[in-house]
Amino acid sequence: MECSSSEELKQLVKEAKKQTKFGKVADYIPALKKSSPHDLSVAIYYPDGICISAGDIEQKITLQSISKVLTLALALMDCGEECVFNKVGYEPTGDPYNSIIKLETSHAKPLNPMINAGALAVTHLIKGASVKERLGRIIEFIRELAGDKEISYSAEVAQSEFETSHLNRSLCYFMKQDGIIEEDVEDLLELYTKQCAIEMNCLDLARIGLIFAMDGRDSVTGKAIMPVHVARLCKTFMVTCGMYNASGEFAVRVGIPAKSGVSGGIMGSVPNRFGIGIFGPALDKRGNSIGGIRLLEMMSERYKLSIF
Ligand SMILES: NC(=O)CC[C@H](N)C(=O)O
Repeated sequence: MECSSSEELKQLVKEAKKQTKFGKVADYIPALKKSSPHDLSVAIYYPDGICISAGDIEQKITLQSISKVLTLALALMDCGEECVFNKVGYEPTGDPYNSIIKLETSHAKPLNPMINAGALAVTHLIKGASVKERLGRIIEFIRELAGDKEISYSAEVAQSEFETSHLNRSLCYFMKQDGIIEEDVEDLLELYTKQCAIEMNCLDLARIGLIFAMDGRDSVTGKAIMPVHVARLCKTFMVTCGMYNASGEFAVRVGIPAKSGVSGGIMGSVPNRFGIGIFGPALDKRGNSIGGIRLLEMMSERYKLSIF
């Protein structure tokens, strides 16, 4: 798929890049340390299949937390709303994405599917007879969303996270104690870390953003990839919890459904208009791409993107 470079986007990227010196690449997953902090790229994908971009949009990034929205959609299709919300709640937490505090203090289900505990509980629900089969189903679904049959996961990043996932292991054991997770913790962590390590470029990310923007429909082929209510539910969580504990400020300053990941990716969905894929690995204190957020602020102002 061709994505033509846009002068206007290039200017915005140049301006937003000034922020990258105030950010830091994630290092708690050792393999992510290799990214270059000053990279910043963006692709915008329109319903008629036209795509515009700025920066190196061919570069591959791992989805990390962006995968949480996609497994939520698949789990909703696999087992329905009642089954999913039996395991996770609907509410923002105000805590960092990897926080354990509310699991310990309330012994209840995780507050929402966009924090690590909630995403682990959702991944637990993905159907399949083995980790391999469940991962295969997640990857197939993501390939369909992105319209890219080549999508796979980075074994290096997955292994690097699996070996150092002490906190995520703790979240799982708390949830196993409380009956939220019933499978073997190592199996669940293997599936989750591989899901987080699924790789794609900004263009794929923008296309997936577009599918959500169009209520689950592939606007080029006309095919419904997920039911409207599933797309709507995912977009709502993107607005309320998609940028971790910075979601409120992001809603005020940008005002679109979006989901970020610690690799520096951001997927945005502007309802009925376009999908956005951003890659900028330098992160702010809450774990969001610092250049990416600045870029989205400028884009929102210039193109009147806020849904509010
Ligand atoms: N915020 C993120 O992108 C976190 C994802 C990462 N794989 C983790 O579980 O820690």
